Amino acid sequence: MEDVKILSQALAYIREFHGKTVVIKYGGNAMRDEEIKEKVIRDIALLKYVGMFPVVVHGGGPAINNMLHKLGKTSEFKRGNRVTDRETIEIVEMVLGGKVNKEIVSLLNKNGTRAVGITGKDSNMIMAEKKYIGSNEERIDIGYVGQVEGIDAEIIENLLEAGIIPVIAPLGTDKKGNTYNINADYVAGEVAGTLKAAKLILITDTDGIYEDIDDKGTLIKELGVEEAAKLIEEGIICGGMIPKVEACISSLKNGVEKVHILNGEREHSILRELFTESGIGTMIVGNGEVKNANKYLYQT
Ligand SMILES: Nc1ncnc2c1ncn2[C@@H]1O[C@H](COP(=O)(O)OP(=O)(O)O)[C@@H](O)[C@H]1O
Ligand SMILES: CC(=O)N[C@@H](CCC(=O)OP(=O)(O)O)C(=O)O
Repeated sequence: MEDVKILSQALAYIREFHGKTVVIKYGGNAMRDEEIKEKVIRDIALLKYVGMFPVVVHGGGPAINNMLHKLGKTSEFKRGNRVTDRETIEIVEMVLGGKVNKEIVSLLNKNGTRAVGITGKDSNMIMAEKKYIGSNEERIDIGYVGQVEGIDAEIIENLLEAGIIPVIAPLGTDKKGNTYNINADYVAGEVAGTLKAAKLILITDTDGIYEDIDDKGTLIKELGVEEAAKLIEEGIICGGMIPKVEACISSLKNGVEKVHILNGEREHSILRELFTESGIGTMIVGNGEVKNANKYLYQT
């Protein structure tokens, strides 16, 4: 009986989301285990089977680190962005646009969907400009790191119309043809905002936003954009979570309905979030829409 209850719950959500676009940012931290990767991809394929339009934007920070390590190089991060010199941008492009992108494409295709891998450079999809950290007077140069200037969504829309899942590597270009490394969270946020996606889902290796990252006791279930920005200012949200939350905020401002931060290591986290009443992870919504801001201790 329990199974039937869950199924009937799911059917109501499937109807609600039928024909809707959902952007899934698949982060490198939740890609390190092959079994987990297979499961995450299978769930994304299932979204396609039930009539949604998934768009995948992937990261691959750990895979870049591995390749840098093999080549005897290291890199540091500033405010969640990899400082990217000339040699590093070549490695980033090779790893993200090649290995990581094609692995995801193969897995999706193996699971019965048709996926096509592209980078933001293809068809000038992601136009970028050089990003600096800090204010004008004290700005820090972090090399070939870009910030999104604009997204031309035509290629994505063409692929979606053809029944194909676009798999996007977070690289951008400018009018001169330079290549920029862009944190995948920002790319996902911009793509979701441009497509006016019903949902943006960020898959990572943590259950959502914790009140205290060192203690990992209490997870924030739901919060609004202003509160989220305040948590960054207060340092409660730090490191790799900063680009995620900034991307969530900008996508909501651009018309995305809801964003979710989920742990890819939890079994069927995407399906549980989309198709069950309980939901998991942290949801960020536009101001005035917070309904259930209860914090909770994560239940396994
Ligand atoms: N308040 C917070 N709650 C949860 N995670 C946080 C928080 N502040 C910082 N983090 C860090 O953000 C990390 C996720 O970002 P990141 O490592 O860039 O992942 P990904 O590769 O999935 O993009 C978490 O593993 C955690 O260490
Ligand atoms: C500028 C910048 O930091 N770019 C990222 C791009 C990959 C990424 O975002 O990967 P995750 O989602 O796995 O963190 C990087 O070089 O690591």
